[in-house]
Amino acid sequence: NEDSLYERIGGLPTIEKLVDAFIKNIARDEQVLPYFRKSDVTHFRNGFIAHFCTVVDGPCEYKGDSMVDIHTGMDINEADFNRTVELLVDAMEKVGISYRQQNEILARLASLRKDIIHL
Ligand code: HEM
Repeated sequence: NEDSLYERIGGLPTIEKLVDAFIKNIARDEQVLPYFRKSDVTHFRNGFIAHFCTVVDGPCEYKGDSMVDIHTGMDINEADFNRTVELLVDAMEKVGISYRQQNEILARLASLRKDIIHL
């Protein structure tokens, strides 16, 4: 699909750069970083890339666990969720995703919020 959000943002190369910038942002953020203390960065990177790819209607298959299963037990609050989204927006900005496309992506991620916070 040539007109998919995936194609419009530049496909997998853009998503890989985006996730790398996102991971760097998390690594520098004292509010969100503690959640990732025990995480395998490579595993997170691969999973987040595949998942994000499906969110933007790309030709990827996310084989990881559901958003609910992954985030259950973390007890993520609104503030930490919002901060994480800010770190993702900053990464989108850094890789040149347009403001309009950012908004499309954020609308899609907003529907996942209930599967991630207060679990
Ligand atoms: C829209 C928001 C979010 C999305 C789309 C999302 C997506 C994902 C995905 C796809 C993975 C799994 C990667 C994999 O193992 O295959 C993951 C893991 C993880 N997420 Fe989220 N996440 C979101 C928000 C958050 C927030 C707000 C936090 C904490 C503040 C968080 C903390 C984590 C942690 C710690 C892991 C790694 C778990 C582990 O070590 O196995 N996530 N997330």
